[in-house]
Amino acid sequence: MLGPPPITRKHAVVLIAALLLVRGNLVKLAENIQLPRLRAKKLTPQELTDAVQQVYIEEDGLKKLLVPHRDRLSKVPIHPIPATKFHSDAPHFPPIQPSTKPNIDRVFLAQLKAILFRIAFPAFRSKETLILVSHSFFLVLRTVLSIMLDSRLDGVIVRDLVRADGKGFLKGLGLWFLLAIPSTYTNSMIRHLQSKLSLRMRTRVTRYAHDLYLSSAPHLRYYRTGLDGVDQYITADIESWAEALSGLYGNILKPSLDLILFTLQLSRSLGYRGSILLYSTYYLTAAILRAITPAFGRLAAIEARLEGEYRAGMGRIGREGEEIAFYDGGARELDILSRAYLRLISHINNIYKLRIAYEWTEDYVIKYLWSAAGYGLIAVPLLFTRRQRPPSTTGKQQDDAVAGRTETYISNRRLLISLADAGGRLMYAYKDLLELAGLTTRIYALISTLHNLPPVASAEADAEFIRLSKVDIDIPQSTDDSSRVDSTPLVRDLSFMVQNGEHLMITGSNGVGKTSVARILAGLWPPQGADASLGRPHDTVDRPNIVIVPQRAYMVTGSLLDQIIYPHSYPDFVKSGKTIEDLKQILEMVFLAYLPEREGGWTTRKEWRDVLSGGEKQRMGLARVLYHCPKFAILDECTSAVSSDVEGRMYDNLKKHGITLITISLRPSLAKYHTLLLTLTGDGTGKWTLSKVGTPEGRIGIDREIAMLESRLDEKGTWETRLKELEALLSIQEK
Ligand SMILES: Nc1ncnc2c1ncn2[C@@H]1O[C@H](COP(=O)(O)OP(=O)(O)OP(=O)(O)O)[C@@H](O)[C@H]1O
Repeated sequence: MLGPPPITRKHAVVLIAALLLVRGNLVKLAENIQLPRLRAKKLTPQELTDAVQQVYIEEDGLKKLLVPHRDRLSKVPIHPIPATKFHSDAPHFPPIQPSTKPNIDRVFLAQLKAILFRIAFPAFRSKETLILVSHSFFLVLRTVLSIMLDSRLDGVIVRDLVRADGKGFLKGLGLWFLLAIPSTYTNSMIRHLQSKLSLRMRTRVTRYAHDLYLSSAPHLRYYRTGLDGVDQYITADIESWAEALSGLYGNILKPSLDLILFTLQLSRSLGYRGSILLYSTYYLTAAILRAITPAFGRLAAIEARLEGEYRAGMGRIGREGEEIAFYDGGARELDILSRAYLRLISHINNIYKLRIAYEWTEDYVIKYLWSAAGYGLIAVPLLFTRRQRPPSTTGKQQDDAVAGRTETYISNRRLLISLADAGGRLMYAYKDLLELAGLTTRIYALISTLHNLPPVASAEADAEFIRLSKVDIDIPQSTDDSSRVDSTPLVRDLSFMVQNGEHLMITGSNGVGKTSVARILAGLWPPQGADASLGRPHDTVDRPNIVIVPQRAYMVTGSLLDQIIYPHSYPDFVKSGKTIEDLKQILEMVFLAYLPEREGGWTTRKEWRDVLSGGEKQRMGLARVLYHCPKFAILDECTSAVSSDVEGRMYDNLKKHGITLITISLRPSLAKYHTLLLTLTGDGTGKWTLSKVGTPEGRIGIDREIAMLESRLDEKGTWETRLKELEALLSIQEK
């Protein structure tokens, strides 16, 4: 009776191959069906420009970034990491010991565990896990296929050839081609999933680092980390780490699997003696290679640091190009940059040199030691079976025995080659693991430094005024800064109060600590002193309490409109209810009304730092104050490049808007716009005086300016004499 044909292994293989092939097409088909529905509609150029300006929208209670791509727009939802997550993660990132050297040890495992399970794989049920599982599946499949294809089938084909079995040979060849299809597909899937895993881990860690680094007050980690070259850590090191880790998973899992499966296969035909020899070879090789492996982890960490130094040097030149050009400092900068680059490449060269010796030994051991052992091992079954051959055998039986031995030889030889290859890759993986240890230490150092920065003690938002009481102002010391000695604070026991409508001017010579007062008020530096206390008014819905305009004008990436509303974004601007008309009025008040026309509109995007003049940038700073209209504005030398008549009118405008001013300046002529004058003595004792402008004490500053002007007038006679001398000189030369 004819039943359904039994499902053989061959059928199963054909089925797998067919499924794998069709799978790719199914995915494409699904994409094609879904895409027209999911795809965003095409936008006009104007709509795209608006989207760039808009940056993000708030939809379904989520912030969605608008990302233009070609002529369409995709909305990427942003899920900010909640503060509670950072709070619960912090204990997993204790500070790194300065003496820690990257190596494969407990410290490395603890660091890797913290980064992996707190950040890169935060949940068991995540997309990353799915990718990892698929990746592992393909890695196992690859090994299984290579056992079938490379060793078994290879042996069978050669056996049939030796036997002159044409039918068997052709069958074997057909199966070979068939198996090659899933085998090659598996290879490309392994590479694809590895890159995908790397990208996802990079994104997770990068987002985490971004959110932590750019934390707002009271943490302000971006301002306070003190870590050199944070850009290198976040941009390059995280990427290298993710690539190294995802590559390593395949590089360890696959050869390990190969090694186990091939060894099992081989030991089946080798017997116990062969197996012992095989394992002894492994042990010996591992011992030799461990002994000669250089400290690749430490070398990788140093390389990343030097890379960062070179990158920082390059960035500085880009940022401060104009200043360098004024000094014609190209040659000097070239020296600095070349030095950084040379240090980097000489380090990389050293690594290459170390690698020669290492790879030489590795190759020798894996290729030749293993091959020699391999010949010995193959000889075991051959010689053993030969010796056991029964004395009387027919010609046909002899042929079969030769064919059988050839098959065993080919299979074992193949297995040994694959074993050597797997062993070689495992050894490479060991080197990669050391490099990963170096990169892990860097990423861990970044995250743990950010986590371990205590928040700055914030001022009590308790009052309608700004209040400082018994505050010592001193440069904050980092815990590991052993070079600094205890010194007198810049300002000692500072106490003052500025009520709404009073205006304070802070003066004193350079470096005396004027800006540091603003730093304390902004929460950048902690107030020091046993009884120190600080109070500031609270923000209200329509008005922030304090806006500070720093000494160096800062221009944000974006449009002209973005410059005025900074740190607001466009959606904040829309929400505030203000209009372009309001912005025009603000620009008029700071005498910049001509800017939108000159620069080609409100949405023009330029490198504003270079486009605007020094004075224009300072006026833009004041435009920001008028836009936000805070209760208090701290102006740090931010009108030094503005002519004094314009400066006066801008001060009047600020006051008209009900903004209480705290001005930091060296120019006594500004005192007339204020009611209080705080003078920091600057004699090294930390003393200060507070007086009302117009009172005898308050006049001291003005008197000082008058005295300075009078002394210049006294020199008038000397200048006139010199002028006459020069004119006389000229007339002699003309004759
Ligand atoms: N981050 C810092 N690390 C170390 N020292 C600092 C830091 N910031 C400021 N200082 C030092 O603190 C002192 C006071 O600086 P501050 O900027 O307050 O001076 P200033 O009175 O505003 O000076 P200027 O009139 O020149 O602007 C200076 O000696 C400066 O070198």
